[in-house]
Amino acid sequence: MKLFTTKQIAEIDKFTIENEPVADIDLMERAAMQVSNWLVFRFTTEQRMLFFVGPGNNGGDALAIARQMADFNFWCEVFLLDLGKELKGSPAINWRRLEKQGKVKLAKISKLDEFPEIEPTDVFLDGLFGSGLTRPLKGLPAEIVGKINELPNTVVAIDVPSGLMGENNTGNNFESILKADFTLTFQFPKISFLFAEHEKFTGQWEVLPIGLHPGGIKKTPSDVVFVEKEDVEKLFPARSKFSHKGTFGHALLIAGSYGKMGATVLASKGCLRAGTGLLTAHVPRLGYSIIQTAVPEAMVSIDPHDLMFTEFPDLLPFSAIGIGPGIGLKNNSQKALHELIEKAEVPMVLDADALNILSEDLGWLKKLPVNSILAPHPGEFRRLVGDSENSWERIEKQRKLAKDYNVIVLLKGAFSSIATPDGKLYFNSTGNPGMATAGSGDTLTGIILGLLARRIPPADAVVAAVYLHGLAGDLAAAEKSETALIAGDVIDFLGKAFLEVG
Ligand SMILES: NC(=O)C1=CN([C@@H]2O[C@H](COP(=O)(O)OP(=O)(O)OC[C@H]3O[C@@H](n4cnc5c(N)ncnc54)[C@H](O)[C@@H]3O)[C@@H](O)[C@H]2O)[C@@H](O)CC1
Ligand SMILES: Nc1ncnc2c1ncn2[C@@H]1O[C@H](COP(=O)(O)OP(=O)(O)O)[C@@H](O)[C@H]1O
Ligand SMILES: [K+]
Repeated sequence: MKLFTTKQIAEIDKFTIENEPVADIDLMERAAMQVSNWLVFRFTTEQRMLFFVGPGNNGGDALAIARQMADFNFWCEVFLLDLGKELKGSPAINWRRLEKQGKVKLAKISKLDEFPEIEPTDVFLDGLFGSGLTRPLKGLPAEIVGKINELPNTVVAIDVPSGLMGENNTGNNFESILKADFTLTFQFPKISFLFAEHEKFTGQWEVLPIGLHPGGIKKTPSDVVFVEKEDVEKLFPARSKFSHKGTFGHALLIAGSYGKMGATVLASKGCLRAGTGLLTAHVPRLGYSIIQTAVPEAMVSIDPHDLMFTEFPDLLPFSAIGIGPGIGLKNNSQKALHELIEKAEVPMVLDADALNILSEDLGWLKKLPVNSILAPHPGEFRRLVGDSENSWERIEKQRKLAKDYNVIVLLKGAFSSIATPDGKLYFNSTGNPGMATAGSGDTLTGIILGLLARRIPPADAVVAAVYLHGLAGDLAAAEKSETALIAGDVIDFLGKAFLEVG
């Protein structure tokens, strides 16, 4: 699914109104009905619905929802923020419709003292501001938001929690952003919902389709993609009946050192389960029997050193190279990594210690084969490019790193992001907090390597690998719980994940 800025979404709204065509008030009614349907199933008529309504279309949505909920026999009360301006357009029409309906108590709030008396079971609906917000809240709206945030009631935000910007929140006042338990957002997730520091504002968010015009969505350009099943299933070529293991490439994995051979085992299994034809795992001498025993499907290339990576085999047979998990930072290994980068001509995926080594001198990134992949977690990313003030700034640094060095940068976490040299940005939609567990990243490196070795184009390989890794984690968590999930489970469920994406 393409992701858009709030400004672009407003343009798609407009396109829909003109080309469907549908009247603005009817589109609002449609959006409101989606929310009402959600609310009806979530709450009971024992609970009062209190609507906090702002001056724009977000407030207009809230007014329409209040009317619809009253028709569903919910007790609704509306508190319109009195900012000294009359309602206009569709919000004004919805106000009049409420007056005419006569079921909903209507009040205006012009100062904080007029905040209503509440019961703990009351549900608050936030229709103060949505995607039209242009500056941080202050004055009465900020006070109302502050008051709502102090109260224990369940809060449902309509489209966007009031005060949160849809993309960049640098310089925003975090004290005056509404903290919702649920955010029901229209048609597209807003980009700022994908950042960890905003979870306390959005709560659990859900996308409600409101039937925006497919033509408008298609013609609006966007470099940002929220990766879902339909984006991934088209990336896998069918396995021809007459294929043989050579068809699916030969991966070289360089991983592990004394005390960290588990990284090699996990990455090897991930790689093989991703469908590579052949895998050679290059390990220090001490790792030989470990790999042969734990992963009999892999061939082993043995380093002359007992404990660490110091040399690599002839690169000719390999269609992709993965390096980093558990290799350590010893001088010999650093030297060997540099030599490998000089010689390699097939796409590489670099993770963990390989990234920590390259952080010392980013000049090496220039020498990587084109479209190689860096797969840092936020700590490794910081070592590469320094601190970031917030997720937005980090994403900008990620995109710049990808462009400047002609590499694909995968920043791991919840909603892992992938930046490509041509300026595209992908956010992954799968995965769960159970995957914050040792070795989960090693497994992913193996999966990426496996897809690269199959000669799937590198950007596609990363997008698909991250999606499948997260999906396997979700399937594993459904059976084993997030708490008990370990990296090996992700490998065990990878087959089911492949079955889901076809
Ligand atoms: N036809 C449409 O365009 C649709 C719009 N929808 C709703 O419309 C919302 C966007 O509506 P609007 O563009 O009217 O914007 P909002 O309702 O988010 O708020 C905009 C209003 O607030 C003012 N404002 C902005 N920042 C402020 C600040 N910091 N302090 C005080 N006032 C501020 C603006 O001048 C404007 O009057 C969406 O979030 C969604 O809820 C939905 O009904 C779907 C269809
Ligand atoms: N809260 C989360 N939600 C979804 N995925 C997560 C979450 N936390 C971690 N992950 C995933 O788990 C993996 C962890 O990788 P990494 O930090 O390199 O782990 P390790 O070094 O232990 O192998 C990444 O793919 C990341 O996206
Ligand atoms: K809102």
